[in-house]
Amino acid sequence: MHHMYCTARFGLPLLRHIPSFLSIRTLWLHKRGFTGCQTTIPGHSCRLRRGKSTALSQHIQELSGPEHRLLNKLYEGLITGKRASLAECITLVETQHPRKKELAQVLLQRVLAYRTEQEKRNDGRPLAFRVGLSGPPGAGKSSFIEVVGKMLTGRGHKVSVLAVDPSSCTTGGSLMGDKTRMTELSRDMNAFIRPSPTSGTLGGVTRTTNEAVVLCEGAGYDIVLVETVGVGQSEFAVADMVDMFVLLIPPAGGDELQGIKRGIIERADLVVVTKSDGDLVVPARRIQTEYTSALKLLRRQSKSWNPKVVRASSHSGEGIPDVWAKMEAYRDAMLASGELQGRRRAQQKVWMWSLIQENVLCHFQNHPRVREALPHLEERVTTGAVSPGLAADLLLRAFTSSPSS
Ligand SMILES: Nc1nc2c(ncn2[C@@H]2O[C@H](COP(=O)(O)OP(=O)(O)OP(=O)(O)O)[C@@H](O)[C@H]2O)c(=O)[nH]1
Repeated sequence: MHHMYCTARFGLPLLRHIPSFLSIRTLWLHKRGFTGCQTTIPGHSCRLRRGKSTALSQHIQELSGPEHRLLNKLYEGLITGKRASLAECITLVETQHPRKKELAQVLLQRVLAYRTEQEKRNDGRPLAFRVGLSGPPGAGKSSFIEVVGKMLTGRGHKVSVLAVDPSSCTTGGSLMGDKTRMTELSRDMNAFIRPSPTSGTLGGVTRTTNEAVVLCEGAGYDIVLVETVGVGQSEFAVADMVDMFVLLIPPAGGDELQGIKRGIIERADLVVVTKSDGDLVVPARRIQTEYTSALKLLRRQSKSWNPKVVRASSHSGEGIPDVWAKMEAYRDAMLASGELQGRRRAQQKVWMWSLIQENVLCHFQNHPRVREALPHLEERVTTGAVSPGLAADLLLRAFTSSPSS
């Protein structure tokens, strides 16, 4: 309903404000031999086909020879599993440079097409298992990922680790990026570790992480771990981009657990109580019992899986194989019921809409007429002279009115 309202309300002006997306889409279709104006944006296709094709075709920019060669080189390197190519591809999707952003989208479309083809050969089953891992600072995330990652590469898997660091958006990466993490895993040829992008909004960082997941899968990594720290909204963003969400909890006293949000516990498919060794076994058991009863009270997220609470120690290795066994059991149950595939489909849509929202809001705030009217209207709203609803309507009208009217 909300979406219908937005599309109806913004109509074609919305499309006018996202030319880069359309240009890439059109460019891509063009490159693949589709020359007519074909767009898949719901609700707009008919109108575009009839009236807007000329305007859209103006956005088509051919790839230059060097650009073409660069993309071919990156693509070939990526799908043949070269780590350096994967790193370069991720750098391309992280770029802020407008033209490179366009190239990144062309590359991504190609990787997506490749992956879809491979999935078809795999009876429609996803090629990789995406796992999100979150926990408060110091919960033992990197130690855990190092141990689990090594175990998995030892069993013949290819593991990639991506990070979403919420602090990178404000302080330049102080929460996760400063120390050397996962030293052994980073030397493993079957592992690929990528730190969080170091700047941008959380929306921007999540977007590039989502795209990096696609690239890792294209490069043949069958397990993709996305790590984040339990601060701010990044946990929810990560939960929205993975097949399974795992919460890591340290066996600490009640006070230290206050930072863990109830909302995120509800999203957990598995809770791992970390550092369950030596003197910490007793508090770890207590926390396990507490979380087990807490989870029972929460609404079930899935028909085929009940969230579980396990204990593990990265230092002694105890419980680690069991954690992975639980993850596999989850994946198998969710695949068998089709819920995993359904979740991925829903995530694609959520992702698209959050990008649209972020983009539209940005264009709205930067629109000359909105900028002109905003200070005055904001002031009048705060003094009570104009209702917020009227102010919003006036600003939206300024945004959607054509420049000449
Ligand atoms: N006893 C014990 N200590 C652990 C274990 N795992 C991690 N630690 C310790 O807990 C501290 C934090 O571990 P990290 O793995 O760096 O935790 P993290 O969650 O990645 O930390 P941040 O990246 O700072 O959020 C370190 O001092 C580790 O040595 C474990 O299994 N047992």
